[in-house]
Amino acid sequence: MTSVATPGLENAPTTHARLLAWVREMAELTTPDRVVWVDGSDEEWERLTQQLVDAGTFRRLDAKPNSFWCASDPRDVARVEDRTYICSVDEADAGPTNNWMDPAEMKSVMTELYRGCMRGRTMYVIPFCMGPVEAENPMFGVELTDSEYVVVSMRVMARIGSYVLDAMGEDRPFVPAMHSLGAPLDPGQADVPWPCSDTKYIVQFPEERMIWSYGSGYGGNALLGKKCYSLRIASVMARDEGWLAEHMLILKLTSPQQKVYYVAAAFPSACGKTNLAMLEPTIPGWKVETLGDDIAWMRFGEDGRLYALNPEFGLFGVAPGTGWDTNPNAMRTIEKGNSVFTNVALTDDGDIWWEGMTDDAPAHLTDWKGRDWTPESDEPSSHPNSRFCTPITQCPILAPEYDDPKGVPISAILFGGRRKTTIPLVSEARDWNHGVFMGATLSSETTAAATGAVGVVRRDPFAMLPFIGYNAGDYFSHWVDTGKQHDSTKLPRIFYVNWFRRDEDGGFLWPGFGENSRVLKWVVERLEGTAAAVETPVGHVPTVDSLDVSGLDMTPEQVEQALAVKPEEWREEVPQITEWFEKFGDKLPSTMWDELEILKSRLA
Ligand SMILES: Nc1nc2c(ncn2[C@@H]2O[C@H](COP(=O)(O)OP(=O)(O)OP(=O)(O)O)[C@@H](O)[C@H]2O)c(=O)[nH]1
Ligand SMILES: O=C([O-])CC(=O)C(=O)O
Ligand SMILES: [Mn+2]
Repeated sequence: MTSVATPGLENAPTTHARLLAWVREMAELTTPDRVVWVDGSDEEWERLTQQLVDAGTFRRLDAKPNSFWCASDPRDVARVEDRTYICSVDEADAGPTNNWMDPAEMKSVMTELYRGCMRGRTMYVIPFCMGPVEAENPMFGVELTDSEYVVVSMRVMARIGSYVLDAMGEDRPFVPAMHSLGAPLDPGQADVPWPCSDTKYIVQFPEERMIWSYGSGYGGNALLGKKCYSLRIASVMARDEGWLAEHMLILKLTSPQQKVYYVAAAFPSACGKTNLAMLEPTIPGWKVETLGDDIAWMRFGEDGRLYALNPEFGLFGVAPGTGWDTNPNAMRTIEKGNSVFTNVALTDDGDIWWEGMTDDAPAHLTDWKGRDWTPESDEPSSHPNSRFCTPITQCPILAPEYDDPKGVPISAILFGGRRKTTIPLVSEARDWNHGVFMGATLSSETTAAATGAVGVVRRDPFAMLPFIGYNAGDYFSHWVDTGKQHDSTKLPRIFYVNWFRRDEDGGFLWPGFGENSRVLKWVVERLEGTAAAVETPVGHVPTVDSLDVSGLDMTPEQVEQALAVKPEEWREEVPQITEWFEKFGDKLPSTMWDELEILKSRLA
């Protein structure tokens, strides 16, 4: 241990004893050149973004105010699920869907990785709060990081800085979230634009409510308030305290009669949450406003209804496919600037571009790997998991109640995935337990949001497969119990949607995007008791007449295909669901086996 004081370690702007002790311990372990307490100010943003420009990590955009282009190391572009661990004390608590290592063993492995890992760099202390600081029990965290990119991105994605640190007082609880790129610099050693390590660990210690991340600078691995805290750690808190932490968007829907409904929806990564959250309805009189696009924390109110809150403060959205035709509100949000664009292409006039932004590609671009690109190039200009990082307050359709600590009462929950076959455009669960079954058996094709093969169908329960911080069987029980413990007439109704079904030629059967408002309309009419449905083996599906397809360029046969429940396709699902459920042994709530029996008998 060095006797020379690390600059910034003394005279910290807080008297929070546990925080001070932890920062000191981690600084002594990782030996940064200095410690900087992040205040969240504009001056700090200016300084850090300029530093990133000078380091060659950022390019300042000419065409958008206060915005930056950034390219990562091509080996560090997505969440690394195979390097993500739930280190519960008991292995059984991590369950069959998570990687596990004994917490003491993991700590000793990572302590050796962390030893000296910030040499030549700055350790930033980022006080943050997930959800409003004004909440009754504000959900504090503190991230330590040696990445300026992380500091800048956290300022967009979460509430951070001095006012959060002040609100933490001298003893409020917080989640310690430790992050390092794992790329120390020796004296005189030149830095690279995107430092990271080949060794990566994304680790949650659920009992301690603590996060340790190493080796990656990519959003979902490094912005620890997001998936690590707000889903993996928060799901454990939610289990213990009787609430729900979910991978869900939150939207406000106003009908032509000016009735307001709040809807939450869980789709796996890169399966349409941001798009639905910002939807521009194509049917007259309907209005959508945004509350959240990725994460919902849901607690029961005194009136017995389930209230949802978005703990985040920014959007970390999939860039490709986001365009004026598909998601104009996202385009309007980023036009205002104050954004970081990672792994997209750069235009010759200092703007950004990606596949799907406009119908025609520019004649020349610099691609995400820094190479010349033309429409004739073999590879796409942007990585399929390239992202925009933008303040949610810039969203032109942000609902005014987005930061109400109380949240908004949810009327309907949608589950959905990306399936070429089998899953109809929309179906409604018969009751809560059937809805839990839909969530527990949710399946989707894998996407570029995680490393590994793309397009492989896998079970992604509640769109939470990579994010449940404990045994998924216990998580299903938590959902079943939630239904049992609350007034069933006040619970949200549950629906299952699929925007991604294909026809024989491989084209999408349903136009999607703004046209999804037609499905939301049917959902509301179900809540109101006015829309007709046919009962199928998998739930209530719209009659061809009850779904508003007026003005849509679809034949009645195409609508029928989109809504079809084909018993032969579902019979193929049954053994897959059986195999999936068997993984959980006696942790699987028996109601799930009951639901599977109901499905089987209805298919027979
Ligand atoms: N065909 C079709 N594609 C869609 C639809 N909605 C979204 N997409 C595409 O799916 C991709 C991912 O959409 P997002 O809305 O960013 O997905 P997300 O669930 O927010 O993703 P994460 O941020 O990874 O959690 C984009 O390329 C979209 O253009 C739809 O209704 N139909
Ligand atoms: O976490 C991330 O990196 C981005 C995201 O929203 C997801 O993958 O679901
Ligand atoms: Mn997500």
